[in-house]
Amino acid sequence: MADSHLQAVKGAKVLMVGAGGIGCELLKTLALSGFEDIHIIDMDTIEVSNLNRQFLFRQSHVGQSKAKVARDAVLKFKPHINIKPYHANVKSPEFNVEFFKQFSVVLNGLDNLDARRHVNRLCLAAQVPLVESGTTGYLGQVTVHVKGKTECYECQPKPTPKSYPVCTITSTPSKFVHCVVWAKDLLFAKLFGDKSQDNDLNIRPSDDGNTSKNPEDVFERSSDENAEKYGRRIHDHVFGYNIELALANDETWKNRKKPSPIYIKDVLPDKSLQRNGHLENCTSEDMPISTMPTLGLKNPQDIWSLAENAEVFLESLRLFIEKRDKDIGNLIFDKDDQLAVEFVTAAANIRASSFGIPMHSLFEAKGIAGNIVHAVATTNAIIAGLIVIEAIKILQCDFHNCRMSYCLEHPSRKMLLMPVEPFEANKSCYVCSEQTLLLEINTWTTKLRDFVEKIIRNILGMNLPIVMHGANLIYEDGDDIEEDIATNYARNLDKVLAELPSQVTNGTVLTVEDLQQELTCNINIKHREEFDEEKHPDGMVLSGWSGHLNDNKVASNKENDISSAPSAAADAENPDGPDVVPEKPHSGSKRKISEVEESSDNSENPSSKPNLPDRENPHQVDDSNSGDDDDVVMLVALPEAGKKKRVQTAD
Ligand SMILES: Nc1ncnc2c1ncn2[C@@H]1O[C@H](COP(=O)(O)OP(=O)(O)OP(=O)(O)O)[C@@H](O)[C@H]1O
Ligand SMILES: [Zn+2]
Repeated sequence: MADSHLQAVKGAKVLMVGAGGIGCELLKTLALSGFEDIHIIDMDTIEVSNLNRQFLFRQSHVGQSKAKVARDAVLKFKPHINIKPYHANVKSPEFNVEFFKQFSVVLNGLDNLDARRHVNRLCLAAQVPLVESGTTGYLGQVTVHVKGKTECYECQPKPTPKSYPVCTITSTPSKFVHCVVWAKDLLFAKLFGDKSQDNDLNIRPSDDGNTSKNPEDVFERSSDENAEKYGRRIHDHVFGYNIELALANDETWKNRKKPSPIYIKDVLPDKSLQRNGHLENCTSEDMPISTMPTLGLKNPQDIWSLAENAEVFLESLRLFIEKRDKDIGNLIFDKDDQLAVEFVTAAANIRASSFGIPMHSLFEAKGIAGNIVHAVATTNAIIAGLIVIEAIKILQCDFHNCRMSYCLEHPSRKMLLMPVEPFEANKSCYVCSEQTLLLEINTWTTKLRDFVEKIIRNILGMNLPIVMHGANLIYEDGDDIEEDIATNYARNLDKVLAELPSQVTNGTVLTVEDLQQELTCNINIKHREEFDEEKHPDGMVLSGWSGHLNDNKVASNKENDISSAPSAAADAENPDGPDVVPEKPHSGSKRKISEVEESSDNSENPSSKPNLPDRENPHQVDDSNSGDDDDVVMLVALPEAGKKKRVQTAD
């Protein structure tokens, strides 16, 4: 290492946020590159599932703080450096601007959008450069954000989640993923989720001429119906009767292969379930409730036969009713819920079989339903290396040579690692530029609570907000607020905007501030009476910036969640979020592309972004081998069937 590198590295004090897949690699690389003062924030404890790639952790560490164990592991081979761990959420108030100011550079190894946005704001306020990163399987990226020199992390819109037309899911699936979405977001939600939610599995009376039953009751279990009888009825209803109904519509099948109805009597001719396993020997208190041992199904990578799927379907339904009765009515699909995964796999496979789509194993179905892209340790290692390279350039004030780097799955222009010059800041970014936002809202019907939750927290990503109308404080969040003031704010939350003590009406300019993030923004209020219910179900439209497009609907998902996150863990998920109308991103601003572009054979459009993965979404890389939409799916909008409307999916 050159002397100047060594000097820069030795004198630096760095903050790492996240000690997971990328973070473990990063800490090791920092230590081996000569960094001597490293602080680590991670709020998590170690789980067994981390051990395959978070190599600083061992079985004996399960349950302990990631930050602390990572420190101890690295001190074993670099005993004389300073590593300070914080087992805490980076959003806690102790990590304020003053705290951030002590660092020369901040390095993110996070897995969700919410935390990434928060760190971005603190870095801007503290004027500390940020190196941001993410990986998804073989894909990864490292971006550099330096106030006044490059764009900030929030300058560019985040990708809109993938979507499928509702009718593809409800009526004309052509891929296994469509069947998984149907099983998870329609059938599972109908049987086990919140009954008050809209669901396209409802059969409208006009479709339902053959039965005297109220169609709303089809999924209700009558008191004289045991779990197995109920399961058989539901099976025949959704895989038999509903398919026959659909077949009656000739138009639909003119240019499509017709599905075949599947009835349980044809698949499982003898009435009783074949239980091949030995339940007594296979289950214990701490084992998850599962159909597989009972049915003698051992390998999650096997593809079950149609009969086995029918058995799993009936048995999982029975186990939910008999063993998890209390959960029914509140369940949301969770990829870590074994019984839920078994039910969804079986239902998706039976539907797939009906539509002539190849069936899949539980392992594969779980990956699709749970939005899982399996982490690749090598990608994390490459990304960590690139983070350190960029950090060293920053520390040497060699900003000119800083690059955003993309790690591709297949060579593009013979390169697997693609460098791109950082972009300039987006002048309409409300986070790093002063940009007044416009909010169209019905001030006579919308409560302050909805404004605070849906706009300020979910869309603007503020953590401890204050809302002001001129000099009047309307709302404030924080622990140290006096009781009578807090009561007053609580009262305000339940008032509609126009009836607040300081009325918010057409033309009002509200100032919203987050003291922790040191971020202020002005919002111009425009009263609007009518909203298109389908387009803007929340009755709010925010415009004037090019930030996160519906990021609330992006399912985040661990380290692969480059953008988001939705999850994410279901972090910033907000199925009720209002709509955001982005401005044309970066209008007028110059976007640079690297020298790589010049030598490429695709130089006809030098002013646009090179054909790279979207910086937030490496799935979008120019990769002829990548599947189109077979990865990730989540249905959040369930409009009336029949109408063509996009079903949101997560990426
Ligand atoms: N707000 C936050 N404050 C502190 N640490 C955070 C915050 N959000 C996420 N992290 C940490 O970022 C790390 C991201 O690591 P990674 O993507 O490998 O996820 P993981 O949770 O370890 O893996 P998996 O999701 O696959 O189990 C995690 O260790 C997580 O605890
Ligand atoms: Zn910005």
